[in-house]
Amino acid sequence: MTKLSVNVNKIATLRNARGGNVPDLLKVSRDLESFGAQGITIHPRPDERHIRYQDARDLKTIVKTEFNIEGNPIPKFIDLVLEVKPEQVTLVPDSIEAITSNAGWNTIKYKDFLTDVIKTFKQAGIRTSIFVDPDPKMIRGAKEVGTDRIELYTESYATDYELNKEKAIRPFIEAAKSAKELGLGINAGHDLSLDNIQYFAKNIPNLLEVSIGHALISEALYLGLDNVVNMYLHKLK
Ligand SMILES: CC(=O)[C@@H](O)[C@H](O)COP(=O)(O)O
Ligand SMILES: NCC(=O)COP(=O)(O)O
Repeated sequence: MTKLSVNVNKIATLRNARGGNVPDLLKVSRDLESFGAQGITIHPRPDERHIRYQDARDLKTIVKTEFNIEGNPIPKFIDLVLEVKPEQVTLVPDSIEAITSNAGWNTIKYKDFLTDVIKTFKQAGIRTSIFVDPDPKMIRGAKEVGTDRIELYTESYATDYELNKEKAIRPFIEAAKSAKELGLGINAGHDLSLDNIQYFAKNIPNLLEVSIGHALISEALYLGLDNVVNMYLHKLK
């Protein structure tokens, strides 16, 4: 079964809007796990506009499932991850001004850089994943840099799903086949939702984990966090 890791960035966004501790990120994360979430994901950005670096340290003390930290491996991110030692680190090539993640790695251009960073994390006992587009060339490049897993960047799937789901999933099926042949584990994320998750998981049989934040928290406004987590778990069965 594919694991559901809930991305709690949006809880931190809401908390930061008033400067206090409402909603309480640690309580929400604990509750998400008690509702059935199998992981907690955060993506601290350099401007700390939602998750703060201190949140990563605090979450490490309470997350009982799998803790996944995503981000661009700038020096202060690398230091944070090595200090916190989550179960998994996901490397994402975001630029500072980007509103959200908007591209996968060019694993060929950044081969030497990624190889070094991945080696550092693996030596510290942290599983590595890198965010990539569903492009076989980039996936072969991912194998070369030594990562344990890839995270397929699913924005194009989510957008195209509305128009033609068979066409939307096609590159991801090919990408998953390449990754499997190369022995890479497969995660996926970005803009996955209650509408599009089941079709994705059914067509990518070796999908190990999805990380979902924006849609899940938005859906929870209407349905409640407990219901929403369990609806995802049902669709991922
Ligand atoms: C890596 C990825 O796909 C992102 O979805 C990310 O983790 C979300 O980040 P924001 O919450 O900052 O948009
Ligand atoms: N890795 C993707 C993630 O953590 C959440 O992305 P989104 O659901 O907020 O788009």
